[in-house]
Amino acid sequence: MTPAAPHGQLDQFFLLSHDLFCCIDLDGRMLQVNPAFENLLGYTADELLGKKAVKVIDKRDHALIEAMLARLVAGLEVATFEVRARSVARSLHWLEVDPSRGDGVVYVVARVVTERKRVEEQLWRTQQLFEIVGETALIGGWYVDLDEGRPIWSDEVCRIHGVTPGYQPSYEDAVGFYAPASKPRIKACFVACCEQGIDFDEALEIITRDHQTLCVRVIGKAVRDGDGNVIRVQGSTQDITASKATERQLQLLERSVESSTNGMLIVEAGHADLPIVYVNTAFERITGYTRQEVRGRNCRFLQGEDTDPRTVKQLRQAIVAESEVHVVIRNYRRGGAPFWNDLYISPVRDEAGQVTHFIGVQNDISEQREYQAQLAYNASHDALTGLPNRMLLTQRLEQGCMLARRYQRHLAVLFVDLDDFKPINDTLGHEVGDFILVEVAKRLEEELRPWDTIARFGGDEFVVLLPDLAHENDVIQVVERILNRLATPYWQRGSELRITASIGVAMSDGTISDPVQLIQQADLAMYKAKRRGRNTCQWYTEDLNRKVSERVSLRNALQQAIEQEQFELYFQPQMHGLSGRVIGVEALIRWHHPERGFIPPGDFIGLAEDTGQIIPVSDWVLATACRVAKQLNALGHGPITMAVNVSPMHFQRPGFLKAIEQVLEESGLAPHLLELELTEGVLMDSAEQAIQALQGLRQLGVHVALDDFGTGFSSLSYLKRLPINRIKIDRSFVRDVITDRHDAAIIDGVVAMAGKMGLEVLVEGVETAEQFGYLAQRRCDYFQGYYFARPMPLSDLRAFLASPPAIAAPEALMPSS
Ligand SMILES: Nc1nc2c(ncn2[C@@H]2O[C@@H]3COP(=O)(O)O[C@H]4[C@@H](O)[C@H](n5cnc6c(=O)[nH]c(N)nc65)O[C@@H]4COP(=O)(O)O[C@H]3[C@H]2O)c(=O)[nH]1
Repeated sequence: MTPAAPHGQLDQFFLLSHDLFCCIDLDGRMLQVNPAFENLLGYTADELLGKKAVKVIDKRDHALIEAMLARLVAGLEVATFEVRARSVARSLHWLEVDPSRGDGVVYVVARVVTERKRVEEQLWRTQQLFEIVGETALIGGWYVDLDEGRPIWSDEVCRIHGVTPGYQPSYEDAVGFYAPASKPRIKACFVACCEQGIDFDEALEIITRDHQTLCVRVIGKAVRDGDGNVIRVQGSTQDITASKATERQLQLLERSVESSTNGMLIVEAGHADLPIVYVNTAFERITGYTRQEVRGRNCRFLQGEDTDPRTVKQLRQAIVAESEVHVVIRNYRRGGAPFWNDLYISPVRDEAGQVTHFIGVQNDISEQREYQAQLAYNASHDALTGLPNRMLLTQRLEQGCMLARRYQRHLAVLFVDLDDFKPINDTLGHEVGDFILVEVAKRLEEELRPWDTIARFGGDEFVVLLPDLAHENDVIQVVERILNRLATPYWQRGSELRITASIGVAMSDGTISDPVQLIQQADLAMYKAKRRGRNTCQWYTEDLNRKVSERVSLRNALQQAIEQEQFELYFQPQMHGLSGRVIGVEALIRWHHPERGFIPPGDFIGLAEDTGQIIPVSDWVLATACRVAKQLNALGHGPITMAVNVSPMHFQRPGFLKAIEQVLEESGLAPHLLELELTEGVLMDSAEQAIQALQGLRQLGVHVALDDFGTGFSSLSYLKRLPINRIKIDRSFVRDVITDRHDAAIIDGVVAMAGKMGLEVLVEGVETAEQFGYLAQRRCDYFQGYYFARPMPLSDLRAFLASPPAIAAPEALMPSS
């Protein structure tokens, strides 16, 4: 060190001071430095003197030095300032510089403040960090020294309360920020902390200076002195408004999920086994498993033997594809009971789009399914017998045909119709009728194979499908079995009932284009079986088909006949035996077909009944017959009754009585001159209704004759109740009356009975004088038949009435025995 001219004590100070001294010229060159300067910066004075002072100053602070010099040169004051100096070893020292202007020089006193700077910087950094934490976590710190009793708030606490940083409230001010509901709580907590040292951690509400309600978490801790006395309460206040809202929302979500009627489950996607991490209460209720039991397990424990593997596969595929899926799957409850689970599964993705979970929403739709199944069952089954109905039959028939075709087998269709079911139903009641139908269904089921189909086709009609027959003949045994089984007695409430069936059979190898035709064919065959005497079966043949097509063309022709009035009425006289007088005529319809010629009524009346065409035909017959009767009665041959055949359909039609009344009115015929001929069958079919209608006719004054008597099975007690005027004994009893004593006995019986009941008897079909003589002797009064006259057109009838042929007296005709 090269000291300048010594100045006594001042020099000593210069030499010994810990502060750095330096004298620089106005250009900034160092002129003098003290030993402290040299020591700190590691330079010798020689190395420094004459050099610019900035040599020892960090580059960042060169400007400060320049500015200082400029100000001093300009004669201005320079306040103390800090610069960074660099030692020869490049270490950094903070210097507090206090420059002053001398004569042509600048004196610089510098104090090393590196340590202070470090502490300051650290404090600053700590403060910064504290600020960052406060601002980002919205947490502020506070304390209350108990001897002072005044809270000290950090800036963040101020910000939370909506006051400017630096605000220092009194205890009352601080408590005053709390919402009314929270105030008692914070006071109690604070007092407990002060007095008993009980720490607290509370979520409370404050109202900020700008009137916002915030939710804050206030944590307070007691600080004790060496004696254990609480001297301070300190803690933090955190604005948790947002997180509280989120928490509330989460709670709401959780409560919603928990109170949902749908079962919910969440599985973790990260694990290969997709373990369940959450299930809600509804899941527990539906499945019967508790959440503890299912947590960590894969959902497959809900599956069972009836679970459709295709549905499981569909679920797996959706999970692999991380896509949504909706299935209805057969699941099992804890106790093993199955249920239908309507299940939606959706992937849950995180912010990065990664699937972290799958959420399942499920619903037990078993009841709905059962209801649907019941509906489907009801739609395809007969309610009374539980058998498939027509709709299901058609489907099975189509399937059967397809299988027969594919495997070259035979399919048989049996049309089973119960014989005389209707009278049983009508006379014994529907309860008995229903019992028989149910019993028949049961017996059919017992006689057939499980894969055969038995359907209820209509009232008392059943259709049986026998698919998969190797030979056509196999069906014969089945039909015989069915006929026998159905014919065995039925016992209902101790009474024996008997019923038989007629069966029509149609066969196919499945190649038929419209399978339903098989039912029609079997139906036709069944009708033939009925005609052949019932309790039998009949096979459908092409010949039968031909007859059916004839019927179809006949029906069309009949329609034309109605429209073109191709009908004519013939009249057959009815005679009084003793006097030989014509007492009436029977109107009999004739059809003159333009191409086919004469078609007898027996060939078309039945068909017209079946098709409903009988109604217009009957109307025409009635109107024509009444008109003719009116004319005949005007001829002066005495009263002549007009007998008209009434078809069952016509008779049973609502408005029948009205129609008769009207036709009488239009023709002007006296009602007692009209005689309606009804067969036993008509009256038996719906007895009570028939009796009512007959009473109506009687009130009108119209006569009624019971036609074809003896061919049906009228019970005498029933006959007694019928308001009729005459019985017509069927011609079948007349044919052999002379030779067959049974027929004679029947006629005797009928005549006697009719006499007792006050009924007239007319014998039909008298063809010979012998028959007439015999019957006349048996007290039959009235006759009709070829012996007297054949049915004839109106013109011939007029001539007949004008000069009726003489009839020999009955005694003279008697065979000489
Ligand atoms: N073998 C034989 N037959 C005799 C004798 N006397 C009369 N006949 C025939 O016996 C049938 C009597 O009519 P029915 O029993 O009411 O039987 C009638 C009746 O049930 C029905 N019918 C005829 N005309 C009508 C009608 O206008 N309306 C309705 N609903 N049915 C009718 O057609 C059936 C047949 O009529 P038809 O062929 O005209 O046959 C008539 C008649 O020609 C005889 O001595 N010997």
